[in-house]
Amino acid sequence: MCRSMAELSSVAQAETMIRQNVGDFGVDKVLLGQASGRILRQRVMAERDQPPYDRVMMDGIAIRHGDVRSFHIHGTQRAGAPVGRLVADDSCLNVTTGAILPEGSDTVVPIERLSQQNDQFSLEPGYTPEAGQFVHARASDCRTGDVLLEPGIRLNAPALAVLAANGYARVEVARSPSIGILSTGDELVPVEGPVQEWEIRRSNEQALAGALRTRGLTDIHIDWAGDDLDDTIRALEKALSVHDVLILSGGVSMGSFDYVPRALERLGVERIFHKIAQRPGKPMWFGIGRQGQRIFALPGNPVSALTCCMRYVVPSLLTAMGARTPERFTVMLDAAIPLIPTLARFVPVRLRHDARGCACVSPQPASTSGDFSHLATTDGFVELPPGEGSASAGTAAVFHGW
Ligand SMILES: Nc1nc2c(c(=O)[nH]1)N[C@H]1C(S)=C(S)[C@@H](COP(=O)(O)OP(=O)(O)OC[C@H]3O[C@@H](n4cnc5c(N)ncnc54)[C@H](O)[C@@H]3O)O[C@H]1N2
Ligand code: MOO
Ligand SMILES: [Mg+2]
Repeated sequence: MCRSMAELSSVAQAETMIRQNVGDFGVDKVLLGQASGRILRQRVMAERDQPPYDRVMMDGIAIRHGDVRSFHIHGTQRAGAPVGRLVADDSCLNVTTGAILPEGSDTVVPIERLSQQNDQFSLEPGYTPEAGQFVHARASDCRTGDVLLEPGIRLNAPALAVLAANGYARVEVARSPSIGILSTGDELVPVEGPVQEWEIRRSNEQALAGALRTRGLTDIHIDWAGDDLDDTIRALEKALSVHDVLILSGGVSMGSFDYVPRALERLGVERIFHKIAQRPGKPMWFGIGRQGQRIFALPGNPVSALTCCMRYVVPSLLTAMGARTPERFTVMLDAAIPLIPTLARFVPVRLRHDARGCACVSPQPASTSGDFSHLATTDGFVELPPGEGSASAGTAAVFHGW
């Protein structure tokens, strides 16, 4: 049954219908050492003032700022030692970087600015310290209870430092959904092993799994089914029983062996939409399983599969994990791209910076949506709405990275 263009979902409609069905995969509590790259799911507050004390910033001496230029040294205030105190305005303590500023002092003089005779330190001629210099004042970075991290960020190195400094030995992060990637097609053979002239190696699943893993989605299981309805039903039934998300590739278009929609229907999966007014990726199918599983049935053509994965699957999974909506980058085209009156276009591009350092892109259109061999030399794709004529050079377009 050929559906009119009017019946196809637009890119925006497809995105909305997915978002309305995306749910939440829940929260795990993991050790700090396992949190890197995960999506934070709790607010992180300051356990104490930072710095927690007036922190000495240079190795040298601590003094009371005034007119005195020579100081009697009467001890050392080391980092990690309880606070000491100056005994007089013409006395000083040796201090190390990171130490608590001794009581009675307010200024630190670096060792490079001093000369020493026995137990006397003198300021070098012509040097006058500023009051309060080289002291990192207590609570000047943040105060106890301040919110330091908001849920939704991906835990990068600075965030891990903040967590550690504030005593978060365990962190609430988004649970990573269990994902089944399933490709269909008699022509598909494993990456390793013999390949006949009429066969091709399974590449989509590796590309799809790679796109997910680089974004912290690692609980992935790959499977395959031949062009047989019962095989497809069996493989899908098994996957539905164990995974939160299914990402299928192939078997969703017009072919008499394109069994995926029928098999999903037989398994009681609710179809949310089938076909989007876009190129590549028009035959994409999306539905929800009986237990709320999300099923993204992507077209088999490799450029289509990967483009649909980046445009719809990755953003929706990250949203379901509570990730702050990933930024959409707008870039400038450095060459015209023909538009399609009834379809949105996703065109592979290479990112570069123009003379002003602004991000711009050189279109690298794939000859067909099966031509993935050149995709590896691109950085992602731009999204262009349906339209007449071309999007000229200088047009701003949304960029999606691989
Ligand atoms: N009569 C029509 N034919 C087709 C239409 C149409 O509207 N009318 N749509 C075309 C478009 S657009 C696309 S996209 C493809 C998608 O078809 P399927 O989703 O059914 O994909 P398959 O037919 O199973 O495979 C398409 C193509 O991709 C290769 N493939 C599949 N899986 C993998 C994999 N895991 N790794 C590498 N390559 C894979 C497969 O060998 C085929 O060459 O339908 C058009 N046809
Ligand atoms: O929709 Mo297909 O992905 O253009 O070949
Ligand atoms: Mg097909």
